[in-house]
Amino acid sequence: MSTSSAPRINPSILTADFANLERELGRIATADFVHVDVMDNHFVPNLTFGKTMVERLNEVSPIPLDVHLMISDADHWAPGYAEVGAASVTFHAEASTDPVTLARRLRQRGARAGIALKPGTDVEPYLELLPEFDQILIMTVEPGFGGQSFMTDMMPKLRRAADAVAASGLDVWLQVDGGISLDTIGTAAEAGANTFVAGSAVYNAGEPEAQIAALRAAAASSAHKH
Ligand SMILES: O=C(CO)[C@@H](O)[C@H](O)COP(=O)(O)O
Ligand SMILES: [Fe+2]
Repeated sequence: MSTSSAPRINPSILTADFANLERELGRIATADFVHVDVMDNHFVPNLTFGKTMVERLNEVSPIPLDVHLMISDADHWAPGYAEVGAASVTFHAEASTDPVTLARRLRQRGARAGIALKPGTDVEPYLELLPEFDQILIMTVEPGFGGQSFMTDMMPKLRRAADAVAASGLDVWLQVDGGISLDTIGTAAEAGANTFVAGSAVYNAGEPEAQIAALRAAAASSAHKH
């Protein structure tokens, strides 16, 4: 398998110790990106970090930031996260009135542009927009909280997106987020995901870096079956 197609593991700091985030980032230094869940208590019923926090996390993180915005009015707020240095900014389709213009504004600011879909949102309307995006995030839980159960019924949607990406020849990453563990990562990899967010599976493990390596190996062995 080539390096470019190696599965990416992005631990979510939602399950980390919020009082010791710099230390918690140091525990996942072998991961590909750190996944930062921004929640506004409006788009989802939970509140986490804002832009100032993301800027500071970026300064101390050994790996790049993969920001997942679970906020309303993404058109207004998302570009600011690219401006403070997030390597990747993913906004929710349900929170944007003009996803293409927003994705272009993110890219202009030097970030990878991602679009996220809640479990109830159809992927079909977004497949013709693939050239505008660097990543599609198929949520495998309802956004808002860590530690929920993986929704296997999202796999047909993931497969549909994977087929469209393959047909396009574009290098659009397919990310899954929610309930990813050693028990579920193979199912998602087989359905075509190549970028995996794991919060509780990594941070509740005794040795996060060993868990990252095990998740990466499990995804790689199942990806061959796709
Ligand atoms: O975006 C979210 C939740 O809305 C996630 O990024 C969670 O943080 C994933 O946590 P686990 O399901 O892996 O515990
Ligand atoms: Fe997330």
